[in-house]
Amino acid sequence: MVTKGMRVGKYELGRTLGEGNSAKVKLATDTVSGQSFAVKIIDKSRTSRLNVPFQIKREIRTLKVLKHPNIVRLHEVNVSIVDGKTWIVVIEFLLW
Ligand SMILES: Nc1ncnc2c1ncn2[C@@H]1O[C@H](COP(=O)(O)OP(=O)(O)OP(=O)(O)O)[C@@H](O)[C@H]1O
Repeated sequence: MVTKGMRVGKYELGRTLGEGNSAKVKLATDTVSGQSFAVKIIDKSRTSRLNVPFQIKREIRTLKVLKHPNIVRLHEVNVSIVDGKTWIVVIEFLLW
């Protein structure tokens, strides 16, 4: 389970920013640079039912090519980190 205050690699997880069908999005601080990011946490057990791996790959592919001030930038993709059933995708944190 992913909880507040938990360290995932160089990221320290903070509060939950939002939740979608396939992912929970948490605020995270890069403990090396001090920068804030949104970290998308994907539960593998929720993904197999919905063919989400395909959707995630498509989202990553799309975010990699899109560069626009109104679209969040993909910062890093980091998979299979927590307890073998959670995937993590780190995307640039957007304030709104
Ligand atoms: N970069 C971000 N910065 C701040 N909050 C974000 C960011 N990305 C997502 N969120 C929050 O998390 C919520 C869920 O994100 P998102 O809709 O991308 O999840 P998802 O599960 O991948 O989507 P879907 O429901 O379409 O499958 C958003 O509605 C928003 O509140």
